[in-house]
Amino acid sequence: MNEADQDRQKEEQRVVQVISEINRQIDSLQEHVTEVSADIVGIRKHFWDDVTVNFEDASEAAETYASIKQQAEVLSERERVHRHAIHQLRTLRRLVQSPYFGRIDFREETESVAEPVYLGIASLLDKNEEQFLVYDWRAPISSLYYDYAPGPATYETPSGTVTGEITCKRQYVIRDGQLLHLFDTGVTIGDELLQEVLGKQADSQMKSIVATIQRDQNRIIRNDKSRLVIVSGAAGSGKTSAALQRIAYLLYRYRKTLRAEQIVLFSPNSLFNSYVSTVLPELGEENMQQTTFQEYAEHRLGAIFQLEHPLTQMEYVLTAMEEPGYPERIAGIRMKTSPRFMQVIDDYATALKESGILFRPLKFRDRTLISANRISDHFYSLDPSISIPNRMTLVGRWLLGELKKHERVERSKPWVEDELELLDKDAFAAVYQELRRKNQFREDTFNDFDREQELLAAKIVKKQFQPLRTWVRELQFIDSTATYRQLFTDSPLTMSIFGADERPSQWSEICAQTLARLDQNELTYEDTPPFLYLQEKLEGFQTNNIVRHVFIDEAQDYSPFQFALLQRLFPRAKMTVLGDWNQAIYAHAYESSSFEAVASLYEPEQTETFVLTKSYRSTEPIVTFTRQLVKDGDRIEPFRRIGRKPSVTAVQDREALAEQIAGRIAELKAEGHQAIAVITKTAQEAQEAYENLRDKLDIRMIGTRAISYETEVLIIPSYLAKGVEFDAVLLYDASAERYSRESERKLFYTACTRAMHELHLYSIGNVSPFLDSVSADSYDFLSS
Ligand SMILES: Nc1ncnc2c1ncn2[C@@H]1O[C@H](COP(=O)(O)OP(=O)(O)OP(=O)(O)O)[C@@H](O)[C@H]1O
Repeated sequence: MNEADQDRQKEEQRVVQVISEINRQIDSLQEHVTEVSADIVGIRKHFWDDVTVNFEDASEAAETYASIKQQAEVLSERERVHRHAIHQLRTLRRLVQSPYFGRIDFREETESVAEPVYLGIASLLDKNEEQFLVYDWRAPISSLYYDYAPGPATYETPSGTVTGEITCKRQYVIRDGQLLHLFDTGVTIGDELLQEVLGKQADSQMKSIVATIQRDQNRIIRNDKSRLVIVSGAAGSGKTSAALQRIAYLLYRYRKTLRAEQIVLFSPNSLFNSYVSTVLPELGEENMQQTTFQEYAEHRLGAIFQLEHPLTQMEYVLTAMEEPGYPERIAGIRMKTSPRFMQVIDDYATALKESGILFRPLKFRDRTLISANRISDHFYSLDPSISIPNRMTLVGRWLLGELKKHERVERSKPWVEDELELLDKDAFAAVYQELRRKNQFREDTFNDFDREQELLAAKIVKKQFQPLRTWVRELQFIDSTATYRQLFTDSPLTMSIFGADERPSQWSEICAQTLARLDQNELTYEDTPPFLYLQEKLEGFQTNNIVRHVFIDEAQDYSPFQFALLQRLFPRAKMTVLGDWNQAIYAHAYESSSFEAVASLYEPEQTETFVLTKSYRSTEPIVTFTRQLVKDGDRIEPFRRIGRKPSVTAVQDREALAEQIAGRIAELKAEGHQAIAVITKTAQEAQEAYENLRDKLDIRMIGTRAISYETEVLIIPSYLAKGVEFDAVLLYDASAERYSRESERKLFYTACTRAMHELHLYSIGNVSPFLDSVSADSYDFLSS
């Protein structure tokens, strides 16, 4: 047997040994779980047996309370042990399938021999709990595996830097307890393994990448110094993957203090939420909170406005070119998402310190108790050096005081008497009891009656005033809508803020459109962040101090307002912002190509920026094709994975298109591809494609309300496919008619970069001019 065979045999034996140890631990833990479960059932069943219940006097009652508390503590401790054991059991069951995926032999500077370090998704100790059979991939020593080739290497521990040498670096593929492959590797974590992983079929759920994390990604994952981590990376470069493994890393690194619910991931849409939701559980961690900006906005403003969904705005932008008012709305979107407009709102808020905030009157039974003017006068009589929100709190207190006065006056109003007459006996009896308790009865019956009436009147008025007090406490007296609205009326105040020459040329039409929507209680997607921002400036920023990490994926589509709002909402959190400017599909929004807006919210020394240039998702021919579609695309490096060249097929009409697509899909399925997406530009086109293809294929349409999808043949609008991937992508109609404006280029690019193994473009008539920049040898041109 040669050395390599001997080596493999040893490794195979080790796999068997480790698995047998895991099985032993599973059995023993299982036994423990059974015992603890029995304890818990027993305690619950006999809870009251061991408790002496006696409330005869205070000391007996205290004893009873203490004994109940003790019993409850025993129960909760057992329950905690049970939960922990179940968690461990789950981890062991995952490990038994594939106990480890990597190994490094590391010799510390001060030692003479190298120690093997095996890496897996969780740590495993030997029988005597002395030696690590497997190290968690997130342990400090494990970073060596991701960062170094064999040779000198160092890693950081909480107590300092450890220096030494890696003498061997190896990767394993162990499935169902069987060692399938092992490779010795160099710097990057084995191309072989990566080839294998990336060569697989797409799934409707994202997978963890811990076995093949690349060095650049590892830096992002393990960064724990910066307040703000910015990741700018090409399509398919592993931004989302890095974000999710980073969350798993943080949960491990700060396991004593950080819980999953203290981490929030902002994602582009619900479909994406479901796509990434399995990664952390696969790694044995609980999922972070997932949300979208829209959900947050709904939570804040949903009761006041009908909020436009971002995808509705997107569909409008892409389809309504012929509608009246379209160019003005686009100009409005551009303006309202720009840093300049944020400056306008900041200046407006400064001016509002002196004058201009609009208030709502405090009304009761259709009568104005305190007019909006009086509230305004009171507000503006307060010291202007006090911030607006603090002055609002003072106004609130003043209003509550005023309300009290009105309440007293109100008690003698005729309506109260009417209400008194309607009261039932029980109410009288209750008040009688209360007066007795308070010892307010004297011998004189006549006065007793008066007092009873007074008390009842007070109660009636108090009850009726309760909603007013809530109204005041909720700061509803501030009319944020009217104050925002005022920005779009040519009031002298807003004229002075909004330098006339700086307004877009379509200003008056933008104003008219904005006012019309606001008057219908509708808030467009472009108005939502500035409105929220202004509202917060008036009422004070709402903060969440529990969340410690905020992740924003697809951050290129966030406006400066959104970043500012999120930063203020989570003042104690670190931010990780990930995006790709080539995929800025809200292309009509203010265009930027850097994360300046978010970076400006933090000090430069608190910020670290990472750039990922290698694209892992698609085969080399696909990346070679797609990168030519965008500016600076030559910076995107393909990962060497072979595959078929993309194809472009020009057809005469819709019938021919359906024929071609159906034929291709049948072929792709026969080749074993499962996740196949026909990507359309818009939801409208998706509907049209569905009508065209449904008779020829078993196909499902994914609409804007979809929350999950299966690996099947789908029709999906480009903007919904953002962040997800498919084995094969067929671009439904890549014609010049569909894609020719510069603003559509990024959408086109985003759609094409969803493909892992196969990319096929179809066009009714002339193909999009975007292909002019792509060299003819990067794709096969077919015409039917
Ligand atoms: N180190 C890695 N090992 C294995 N697979 C990887 C690695 N990095 C990325 N991938 C794979 O590449 C694909 C793209 O990754 P991901 O979706 O995280 O990229 P992204 O940068 O967020 O892409 P996009 O911006 O296009 O949505 C996924 O299938 C992911 O599993």
